[in-house]
Amino acid sequence: MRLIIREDYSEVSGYIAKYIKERIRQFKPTAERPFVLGLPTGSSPIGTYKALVELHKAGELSFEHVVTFNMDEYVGLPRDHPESYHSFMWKNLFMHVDIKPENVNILDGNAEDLDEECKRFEAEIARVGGIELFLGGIGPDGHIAFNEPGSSLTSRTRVKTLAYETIIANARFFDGDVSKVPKLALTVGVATVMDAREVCIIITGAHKSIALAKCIEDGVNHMWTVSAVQMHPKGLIVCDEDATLELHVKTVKYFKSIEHVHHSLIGAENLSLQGGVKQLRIATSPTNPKAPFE
Ligand SMILES: N[C@@H]1[C@@H](O)[C@H](O)[C@@H](COP(=O)(O)O)O[C@@H]1O
Repeated sequence: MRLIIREDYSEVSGYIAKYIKERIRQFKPTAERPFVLGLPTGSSPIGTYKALVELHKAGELSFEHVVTFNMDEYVGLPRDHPESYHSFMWKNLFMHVDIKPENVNILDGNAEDLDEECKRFEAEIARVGGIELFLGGIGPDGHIAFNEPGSSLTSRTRVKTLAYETIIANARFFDGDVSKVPKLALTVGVATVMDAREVCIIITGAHKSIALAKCIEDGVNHMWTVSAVQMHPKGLIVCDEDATLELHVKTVKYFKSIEHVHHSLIGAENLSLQGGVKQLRIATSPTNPKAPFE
């Protein structure tokens, strides 16, 4: 697993947007072989979506051959409700880029048969060949998508009852009124996320620092479902300084030094690190010219 630490939310957002852009560019997607991207909602990805829109407007990124799957959706909230995840995704990303509406996949929380809808979603992911990169956020209790504490780490897309903590956290989007927050959601499972060929998690803010520490320094645990990323062959967490508050200093220094050595190998020798890690100067190896962002 890699942990990338950036100063603040805005730097985290910029880093992830460039990372996604680079992945799509390297993949060279076509209509027959699209890039399949898993996406979250919440406040965590808004900055990333803004930066992706800017990259698109600058002509550096196209979504023409990108297929997306969203992580979750509330049950029973009208699709055009301002707080539905459908509305969120169109407002914050899709309407500003050249994605084809038929390439957008969002669970239907108003489907007649919710279990069938979840099965259909999993089948659709399989039909397009699986997800290349799953971007995710987490709740302060370490949940990924709506996989609340105690969710099976082998779970698949299904109907979930929301934890009271999540309902309270999400009340901010419903006039602060807990009674207006849907209590059920459709969500991809932990295994659905972990099946992606790459997983990238955004963790920002001091209120998520315990979850980050649990995810990185403790073992894989269903009470902190994001910790499943430890088992992923290509897991990446991008966090801000505030989110590192509960990590050991040694952990922070370790991951910063890894990133620095990596940048040295790819030639970015003058990269300055925050947090007082000593500058390491390692000659670029011409025999090991790793591509950026690998
Ligand atoms: N289902 C979503 C999650 O996918 C998201 O990660 C979480 C955190 O939201 P935020 O990014 O606003 O902190 O909120 C909800 O519970």
